[in-house]
Amino acid sequence: MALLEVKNLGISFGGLRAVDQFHVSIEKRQLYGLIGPNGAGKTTIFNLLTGVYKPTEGSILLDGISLVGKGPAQINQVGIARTFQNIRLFHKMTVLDNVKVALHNQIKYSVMEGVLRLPGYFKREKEMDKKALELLEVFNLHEEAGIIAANLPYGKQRKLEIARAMATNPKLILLDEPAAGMNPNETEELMENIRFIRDKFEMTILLIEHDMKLVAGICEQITVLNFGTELASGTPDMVLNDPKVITAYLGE
Ligand SMILES: Nc1ncnc2c1ncn2[C@@H]1O[C@H](COP(=O)(O)OP(=O)(O)OP(=O)(O)O)[C@@H](O)[C@H]1O
Repeated sequence: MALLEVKNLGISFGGLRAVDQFHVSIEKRQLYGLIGPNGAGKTTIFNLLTGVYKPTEGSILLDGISLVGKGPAQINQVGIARTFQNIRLFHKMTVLDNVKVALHNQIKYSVMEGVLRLPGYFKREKEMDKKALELLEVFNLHEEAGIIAANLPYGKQRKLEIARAMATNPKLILLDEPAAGMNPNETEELMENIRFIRDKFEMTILLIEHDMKLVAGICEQITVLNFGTELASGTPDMVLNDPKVITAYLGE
């Protein structure tokens, strides 16, 4: 069984059919790309998968669990984490604390332990520091752990957002244009990071991306969306050479 199984997904906003009869099946450890022209419905699909929007119809199963009707926090608990097109960090907090906030959802201690600062509290805080630093190291951000997030260069803020999403211990991670605004070197490094988290954490990744080099370079499967429906689906080679896809992108 696929990790994510989406069938016949649809949503309308007033008269606009933003997503229609969308299907996708993503296997565990797969790196999957969702591409398409502006306004094709890509972010709307992320919003449907994460419970921001409720679909008008269709089903979403993660590891056999139905997500339709669940809210974003519940869906995060079931195992989906995401990043956003516009970076959403806690800008005034340190890099380390941004990751620790997400880890807090995983590690529990009682109110009394926290308020009274009992030994269990310090032990778990230390464990969290260690885990957060390990995650930051994956993205080569560990040396900036004490810096205020807003002071990081843009490319690093994007990476921090991924590290924070990873800290919620998801089964599936959704990346919305992770390379947006990055220079070619940063994009290259990001590709390595994405491959690394897939391999090291056996992560399943669905990403929206406009950078074709990144998509073709790391995705094993791609779905192209146009006007809310699937235009093509398959390996990068198949899809990017498909005349329908070329026409949709070049508008011929
Ligand atoms: N909350 C909403 N209310 C009304 N219309 C919406 C809403 N969210 C999205 N849409 C519309 O749905 C369509 C798909 O938008 P979406 O943001 O999903 O596209 P996209 O493929 O992510 O585009 P981009 O590449 O520009 O980010 C657009 O026409 C958009 O205006």
